[in-house]
Amino acid sequence: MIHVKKLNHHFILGKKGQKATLPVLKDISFEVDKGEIVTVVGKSGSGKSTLLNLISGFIRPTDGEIWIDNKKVTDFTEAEFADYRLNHVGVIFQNFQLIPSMTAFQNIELALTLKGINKNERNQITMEMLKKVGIAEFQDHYPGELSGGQQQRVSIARALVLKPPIILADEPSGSLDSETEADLLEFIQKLNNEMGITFLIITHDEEVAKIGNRTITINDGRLVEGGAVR
Ligand SMILES: Nc1ncnc2c1ncn2[C@@H]1O[C@H](COP(=O)(O)OP(=O)(O)OP(=O)(O)O)[C@@H](O)[C@H]1O
Repeated sequence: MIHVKKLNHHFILGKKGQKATLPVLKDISFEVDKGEIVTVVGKSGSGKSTLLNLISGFIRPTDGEIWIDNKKVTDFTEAEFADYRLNHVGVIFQNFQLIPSMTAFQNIELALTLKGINKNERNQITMEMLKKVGIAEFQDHYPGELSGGQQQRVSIARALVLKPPIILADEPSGSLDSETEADLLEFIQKLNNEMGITFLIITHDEEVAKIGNRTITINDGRLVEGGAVR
């Protein structure tokens, strides 16, 4: 389902005339099968978020290929990326990336609107998601009026609202208390069991890592463990 082949990425730092290259990912190859929950661990700065940003198409790799369902994501046009992000992957960001001028309800509803779903159905699905992540009472709050944990729940609901076949998540439980985290993990397992949704989850948290079928370890930009498919 996800196939990463010999992925390399470096960032260019500094201004013109005094540029430096920062190699971040080095020769990363791995596969994730349909229906797997794979967790990605590694020290801070090892390149985990960069890997997720590459798979979700927010940045393009310096070198290497990413394939999803036999489609070469690394060759996508911007229009193909837009379709890919709406219909194929849901992304949960470390820093939430909510739209500040939209309420919690509107942030979650947006993907449904883009998909052309009618108002009644949008209301029903959005309310269901708000309840599922336990923030229905905050539906009219703007992101700036929500705590970190509440914003995280909005971002989780937004990623899940179209029930995409793949969810990419960067520290999805980072701002949650242990009770909400347990609910989230149960919900992820339910989506995985009942709908076969595939998850690639970056985490520092042992409880989250436990729900994975497999853990990939990245150390200083290199995949050091867990790359092989079971
Ligand atoms: N847009 C960017 N421009 C330049 N350097 C970047 C950029 N994004 C990330 N980096 C650098 O790439 C390296 C890897 O960062 P990344 O965020 O992928 O690590 P991480 O493993 O996700 O860390 P953490 O666990 O702290 O979130 C770091 O040295 C970081 O400073």
